[in-house]
Amino acid sequence: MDQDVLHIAGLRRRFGATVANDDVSLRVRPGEVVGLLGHNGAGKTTLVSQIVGLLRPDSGTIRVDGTDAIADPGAARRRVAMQPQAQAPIDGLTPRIAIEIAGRIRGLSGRDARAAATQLAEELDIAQWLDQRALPEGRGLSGGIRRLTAFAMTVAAPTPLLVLDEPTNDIDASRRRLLWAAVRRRGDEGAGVLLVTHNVAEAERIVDDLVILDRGKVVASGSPAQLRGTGDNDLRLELQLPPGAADPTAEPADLPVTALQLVRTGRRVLLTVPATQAAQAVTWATALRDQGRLDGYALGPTTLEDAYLALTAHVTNTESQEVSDV
Ligand SMILES: Nc1ncnc2c1ncn2[C@@H]1O[C@H](COP(=O)(O)OP(=O)(O)OP(=O)(O)O)[C@@H](O)[C@H]1O
Repeated sequence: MDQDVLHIAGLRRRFGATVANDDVSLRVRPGEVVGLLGHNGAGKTTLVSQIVGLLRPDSGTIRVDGTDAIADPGAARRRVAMQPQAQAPIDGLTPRIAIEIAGRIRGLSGRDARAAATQLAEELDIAQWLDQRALPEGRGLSGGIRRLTAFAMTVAAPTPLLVLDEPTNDIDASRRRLLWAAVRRRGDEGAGVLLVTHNVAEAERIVDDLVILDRGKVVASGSPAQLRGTGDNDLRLELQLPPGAADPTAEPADLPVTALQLVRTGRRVLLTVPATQAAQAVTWATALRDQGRLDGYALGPTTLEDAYLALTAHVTNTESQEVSDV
């Protein structure tokens, strides 16, 4: 525990009748990137707000780099830099000035802060906007460039712990890739990183461990490989249904393959099937497609997204989603 850069144990926080964090425990070691996943309302922002002292827990402990973040939030805040989910208020500033100010606040010399702004602009490919002013109502700089600027402000000076709340929101695919690499690099350089994201598929490639929150509770944690669980023995069959089509998996007992797990999300059905049944799965899905009952299908290795959807599958949003273990 003493080596943990973040150690949370038994954390509870309620808002009236809502238990936003329910006995949450997690740890981040130096050099580790830990992803925090969960649907809207799962309790992620409540958790990170307590780490940086914006909210007080009802009970439990939070230690940041060895300091008690509840008893001494000021000392903890010096050891953690956080990128909040809300856009940083940089209207009137250029990204260069905003990054330099953030670096100076965190103790960099003027020279080091200037060097950090230049280096981060290169790393995140935002050099062409570095001296463009952000204007009110989102003018001047796009949401993606503002978000990358906020990330650069967060990492401008090194801290033992980084907390990033949805850092890839609004960012285009090619710069997202740069951002993920930049996050991983901070871990490789020794920082502990707690990364809140909805982007399961992309986060999987850079995190060491994941913690999945659901309705305030940790429902699973471990490495992506541990959470995928099934190793090389199983495959994922994804069926894409045409609009309004009947679900060909509605009667799991009648399927020509063994569905170890079945998740329906919108017009997608994700089945986990034994690798030994690959040929049957392809034959079945090809026949369904040829009958016009599927738009298409894909058979491949199981992914973390499948495990995540299965663990949190009670949630209903715009897309209906349900899961069955068959
Ligand atoms: N200040 C507050 N007052 C009342 N309820 C709150 C407050 N903040 C959060 N909640 C409730 O606590 C629960 C957890 O919210 P939280 O914002 O932590 O979730 P989240 O996982 O960060 O969601 P999102 O992905 O949408 O940001 C939700 O039910 C939310 O409505």
